[in-house]
Amino acid sequence: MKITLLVIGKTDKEFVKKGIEEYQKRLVHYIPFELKIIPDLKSTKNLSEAQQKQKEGDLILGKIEASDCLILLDENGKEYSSAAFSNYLEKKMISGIKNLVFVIGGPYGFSEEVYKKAQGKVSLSKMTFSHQMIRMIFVEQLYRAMTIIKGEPYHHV
Ligand SMILES: C[S@@+](CC[C@H](N)C(=O)[O-])C[C@H]1O[C@@H](n2cnc3c(N)ncnc32)[C@H](O)[C@@H]1O
Repeated sequence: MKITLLVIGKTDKEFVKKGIEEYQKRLVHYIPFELKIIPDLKSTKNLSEAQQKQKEGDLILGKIEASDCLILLDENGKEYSSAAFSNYLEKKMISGIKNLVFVIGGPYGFSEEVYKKAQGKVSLSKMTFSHQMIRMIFVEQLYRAMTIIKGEPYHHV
């Protein structure tokens, strides 16, 4: 199984970029992983919040293949401990899914169409993170989950 993390707009904060690179480098030792960026619309067009959300939603759905398992990162989704999340990932890995796609919404979240198409929603806490910060936090959690699956000490030290 491959994991894709789909995000809106490039990572513009240098410290976030560095953090993602660090954990992405570690993660790919365990599982194929790709960070896919959908170009940011705001810089090119003067869109209202609703229009931006709608257009970003269309772009997100345009990147999803019929066989993909689409999971949204959403503060109203299901919360997991890191151990429970590793269990969730392991189940996906043995279920025959080829591409597990996690999506981080833009600054205004997801359109209704994206919510309708998604097969699940994962929350990383009840707090709201910026669409930039959450990338780094989530890649670390993916790495943590893989070390738990492999029985390695990272989670316990
Ligand atoms: C600034 S937030 C958008 C907040 C927006 N008000 C909403 O309704 O979703 C940008 C994106 O970061 C992700 N995000 C932020 N906080 C999160 C959390 N606690 N758990 C999971 N994802 C989160 C979501 O993908 C969200 O679409």
